[in-house]
Amino acid sequence: MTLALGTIADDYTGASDLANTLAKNGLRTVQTVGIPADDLPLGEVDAVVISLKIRSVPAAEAVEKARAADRWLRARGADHVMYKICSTFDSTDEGNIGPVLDALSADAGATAVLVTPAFPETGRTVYQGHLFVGSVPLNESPLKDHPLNPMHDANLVRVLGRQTVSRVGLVPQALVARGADAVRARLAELAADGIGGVIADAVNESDLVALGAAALDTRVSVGASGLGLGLARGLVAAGRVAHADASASVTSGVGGLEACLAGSCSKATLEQIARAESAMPVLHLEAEALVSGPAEAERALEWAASRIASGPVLIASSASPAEVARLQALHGREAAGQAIEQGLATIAEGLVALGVRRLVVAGGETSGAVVDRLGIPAFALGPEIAAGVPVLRTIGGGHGDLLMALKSGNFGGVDFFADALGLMSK
Ligand SMILES: Nc1ncnc2c1ncn2[C@@H]1O[C@H](COP(=O)(O)OP(=O)(O)O)[C@@H](O)[C@H]1O
Ligand SMILES: O=C(O)[C@@H](O)C(=O)COP(=O)(O)O
Repeated sequence: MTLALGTIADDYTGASDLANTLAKNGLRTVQTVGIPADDLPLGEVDAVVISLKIRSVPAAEAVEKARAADRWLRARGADHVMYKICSTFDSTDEGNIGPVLDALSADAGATAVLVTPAFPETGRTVYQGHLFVGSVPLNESPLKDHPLNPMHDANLVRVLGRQTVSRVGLVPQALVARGADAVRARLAELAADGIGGVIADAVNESDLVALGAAALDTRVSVGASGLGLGLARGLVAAGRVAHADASASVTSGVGGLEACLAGSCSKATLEQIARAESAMPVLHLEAEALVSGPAEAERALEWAASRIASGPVLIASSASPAEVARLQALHGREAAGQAIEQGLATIAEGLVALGVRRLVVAGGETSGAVVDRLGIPAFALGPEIAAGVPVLRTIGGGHGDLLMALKSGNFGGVDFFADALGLMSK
């Protein structure tokens, strides 16, 4: 395997979002969970997305895991490695975007690393270094209430500056609009000035195409799916890969029962759960009980066992910002989050034991816990359910083939759960 592009994602939903974008834009793509074993059959691919679960772990751990993934990708021919972060720049002042950027650029001998979380298809745009979510700045968006990394500053030059040892620059949209050569020239100037990370504005697809083409001349970039689009288009345009069409056969022949799990507390997920109430039985978990011991997960599995043969069910821990804050005050932010993730992972394991083969999971950290517990090593890409969310089919693992969707909290239309199951044909 010789890779045209290597990518490392800081969570598993983000990885499937990026893999979806790369596949949609012509790259044969596979998503692995961590660094794959040598004997895992990944097939001939142009791009590998290595999913890590490092968005909310201590910076030193994130750096170590990202560097190991980077070494694996470069040993397989990847000249350029993109670090996939959230399109809402989810991170804290301690990291992990800055520390990983510093480490990957040091390893690659890179300077002036291009950074953009823009993903206009989902309403994420960057202008004058400020990130907008739809029509509002990041700090006025629902991300101000995120359970793990509430975002209170939309100025990404400032946010990244607090996380990195290097100085941070900006490539404004007026310059990006002049095209890839203008961006290349600006990056060279910033590199000569000793700038380490460069926030790049992008408000539309042509900006991303220019940024992607310019980034391909460098060794490292940092961004969300929008940058992935630019990189994929750049590789195809340069003739470095042949444009491939995504396989239509990924979803066929899996069969089995269907279920949905939600640990995301985002506004979009809360609306999707409310809508699902009219389409399938929904169990709202007692979050405090889930944190306190195994009984709540057992109750959920008994509830599911008595209903699931008749059709899909949805089990959710998701709660409003006020309820989340109450639980966190009792147990601490990280402890509460991790305990709930593990409770949901236990439920996922039980659902698969009941015969579930089509499983939709809402929430990035939640998806990471579920995928890890199920021991899934990699995914092939299926059709897109909503912007940033594909159907995935497991490669390897001990459960036979499963179809899954890993939904980033903020993504998907209001009918997301029904839409996802609708695309997971028997
Ligand atoms: N009722 C709840 N109270 C507190 N935290 C919760 C609750 N339900 C879920 N969580 C936690 O909130 C976090 C949601 O993060 P994540 O799964 O990444 O969703 P998103 O994709 O929306 O960011 C997880 O750590 C999850 O365990
Ligand atoms: O880039 C994005 O917005 C997503 O791919 C993503 O990473 C979202 O994070 P979660 O909502 O935590 O899954």
